[in-house]
Amino acid sequence: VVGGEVASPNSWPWQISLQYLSGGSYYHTCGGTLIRANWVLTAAHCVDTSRTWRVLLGEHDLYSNSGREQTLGVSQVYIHSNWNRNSVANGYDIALLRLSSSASLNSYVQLGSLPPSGQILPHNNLCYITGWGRTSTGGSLSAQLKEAYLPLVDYKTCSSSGWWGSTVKNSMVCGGGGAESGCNGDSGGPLNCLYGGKYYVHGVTSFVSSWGCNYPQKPTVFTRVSAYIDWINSVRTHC
Ligand SMILES: C[C@H](NC(=O)[C@H](CCCC[NH3+])NC(=O)C(F)(F)F)C(=O)Nc1ccc(C(F)(F)F)cc1
Repeated sequence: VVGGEVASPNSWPWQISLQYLSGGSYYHTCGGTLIRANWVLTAAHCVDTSRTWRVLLGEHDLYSNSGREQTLGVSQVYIHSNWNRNSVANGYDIALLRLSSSASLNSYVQLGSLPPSGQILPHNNLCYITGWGRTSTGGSLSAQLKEAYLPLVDYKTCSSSGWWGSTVKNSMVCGGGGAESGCNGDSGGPLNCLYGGKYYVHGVTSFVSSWGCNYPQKPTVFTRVSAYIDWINSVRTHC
């Protein structure tokens, strides 16, 4: 997250850290959202390589132990069948992880709320991106969970020339476009949008500009969760 501030610990209790095993140690690679006690929503591009994964819940500082953390394994990865790793612009950057055991829900570990199917929020809707991603283009990951206010940019604006043009599809949602943005390592995490006095996970962090994370008029682009409610329910029910 570029800009914004360090979040109050566990104030986004559905945020998870997705980590992979390399040389005997685990490393943060992406964010995600706990949507059921044993299901995590993340981005397809985070898990389209075969690795050993684990999920950390109740996390705030990646490098210190508060005792609130829960570490769970991943028993199965479900990537949307239309995901094409060579074309993030196609969309379908969404995946579900079945956890090897269920999280125990408490004030530090809660489920994120999914929006109603098909919901489109208005331009400038209040949304926050959260994550441990780089704090500047080419910079290092944040040790503590960060949040940044990214007002929603409607499809009409986001897909206009000078902005993302046809790279952005209606199955995506845009946020920010100014000095604050997501950045590498925030992938897969939630875009938390306020609606009716409650936060909903409206987006899954997908991509930023190759020219820089907070490049002007290139808002952070998210998979629009409300476009995939049927897919989410079908995986959870039948897989
Ligand atoms: C460096 C930058 N990385 C990203 O945007 C990666 C996702 C990369 C997916 C493809 N392997 N996502 C992030 O860093 C995230 F944290 F913002 F989500 C990038 O590659 N951006 C990018 C690539 C292609 C296209 C386009 F669709 F236009 F081809 C747009 C942006």
